[in-house]
Amino acid sequence: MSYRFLKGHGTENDFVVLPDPDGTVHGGADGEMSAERVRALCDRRAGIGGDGVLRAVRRGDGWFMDYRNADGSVSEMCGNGIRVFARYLHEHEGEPFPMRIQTRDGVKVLDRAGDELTADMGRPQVLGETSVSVMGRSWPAVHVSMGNPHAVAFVDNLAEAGPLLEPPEHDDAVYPEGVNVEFVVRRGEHHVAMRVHERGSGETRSCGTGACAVAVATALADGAPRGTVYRVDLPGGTLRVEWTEDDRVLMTGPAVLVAEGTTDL
Ligand SMILES: N[C@H](CCC[C@H](N)C(=O)O)C(=O)O
Repeated sequence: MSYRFLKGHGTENDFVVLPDPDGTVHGGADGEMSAERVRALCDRRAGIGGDGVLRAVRRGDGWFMDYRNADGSVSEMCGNGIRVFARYLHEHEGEPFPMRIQTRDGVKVLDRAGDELTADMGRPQVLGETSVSVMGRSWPAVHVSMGNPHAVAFVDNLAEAGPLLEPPEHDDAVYPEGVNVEFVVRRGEHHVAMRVHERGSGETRSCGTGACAVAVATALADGAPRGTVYRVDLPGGTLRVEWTEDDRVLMTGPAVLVAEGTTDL
């Protein structure tokens, strides 16, 4: 059976958008998308290709964002994804801004910011110190949750992280469900650059929740006052992140829809 999809990205973190308002197109017997279908859709050779899938399901008088990583695993939240999801809802479902979107990590509010979008990502949780390792080299890391788990490691040079073809080693006791690992270098005042190995997707060109975790960890390290806006450069583009005085994280960046079509995958 053919069904409609769209393709979009936020700073080159790319996603397959699946309109499924009644939850009937992609929900199996349990109403859930199969991991096998997600993997097929995200396959960059035999499928459409993507770092994840954003399934749009109506829930009550709003929309639920069912996010899956490219390996089919579920994540609580996706920062670049929710901007792309909001762009889809605005342009194809007539949803006005500001809009409220339901996610596994609660309701998020998205609004326009010029040509870009700002997502209120809610309260960060700073959960202590841990460490990560790559090819026998270890770094201290800050454990930050943005609804999903992150380990933020400050390095002198992003190349130190190596090819990032495998997940960095981490403490399974701290991250029983796996972890997104960010490597960060400073570029100037309130300006950092990062790479990320994403749980369930591998190294991606960008990670929105990762950029938020990085900005929180950097603001703490800097002793920066709340309300400071950090510029976060990623391989796929730039995001701006503010940890506000009322302890919320606002992330601003682009969201682009590049194609739509039908598939039998
Ligand atoms: N791989 C992440 C989810 C996607 C995060 C990233 N794409 C973002 O923009 O936040 C996880 O398993 O928690």
